[in-house]
Amino acid sequence: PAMRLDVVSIFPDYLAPLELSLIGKAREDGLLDVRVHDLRDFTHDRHRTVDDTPYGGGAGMVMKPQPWSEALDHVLALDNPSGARPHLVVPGPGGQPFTQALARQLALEPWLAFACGRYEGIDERVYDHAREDLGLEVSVVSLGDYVLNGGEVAVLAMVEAIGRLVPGVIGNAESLVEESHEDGLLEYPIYTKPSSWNGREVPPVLLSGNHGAIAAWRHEQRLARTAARRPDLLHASHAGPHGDLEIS
Ligand SMILES: CC(C)N1CCN(Cc2ccc(Cn3ccc4ccc(-c5n[nH]c(N)c5C#N)cc43)cc2)CC1
Repeated sequence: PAMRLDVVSIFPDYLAPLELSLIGKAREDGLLDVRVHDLRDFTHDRHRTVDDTPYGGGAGMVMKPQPWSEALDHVLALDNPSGARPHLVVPGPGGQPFTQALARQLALEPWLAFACGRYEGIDERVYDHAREDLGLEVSVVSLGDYVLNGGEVAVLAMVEAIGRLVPGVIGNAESLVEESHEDGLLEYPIYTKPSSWNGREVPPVLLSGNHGAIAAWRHEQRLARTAARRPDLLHASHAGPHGDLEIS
């Protein structure tokens, strides 16, 4: 059965890229069932109001609870005779880090719903309502320690990271194995034809056909790159037999 992904946003067109390329093909293949909903369809005033001023004062606007409540009801009712429940994922600057590990966990779920906030965020009672009245698991997740204007960009990234882990979405599953962040080291340098380009040669070991030497060279390169760019990812398990980090 396809994994179902619902996204609610005041900018549904922001999610149009999900119809393209990999995710688009997975949708055609019936592997992913992606539905985007416009939050403003769940407002009833002439101006289709989704926000208002914050109680207690402060800068900016807060997203009103009622439209979100109606949008969630709509998502839960749509094509859901069994009354199944999605895991509600809400991007937020203060969320738990979105990591490859979390992407792998979420890729195992049959149904994810994403709430894209804007302004200063969503009235807190929506989270309480979703957990306590709708019985949803709710996770607030952050892409990283930088500030975006809303959740849409985060959802595009999360849907891509999660979607590509769904069996069948990526053609050769092998390319999923040798990924950076899968075992904590960054990726090695990659090359393709021609072997000599612009006066620059491909490292000869890669043309040698000596697969042991190639694997050793690649591991060495991963350690060196990780030490240079992400020393925080290096820990004891990557040390060589002498307990040192084998970096030439
Ligand atoms: C007044 C003053 C003291 N406030 C102090 C706290 N600031 C926090 C604040 C900042 C921006 C936004 C804009 N925004 C609305 C919905 C939304 C969803 C995700 C993200 C988001 N940003 N960065 C990520 N990695 C994200 C993810 N995932 C941002 C979002 C919302 C909230 C806001 C200003």
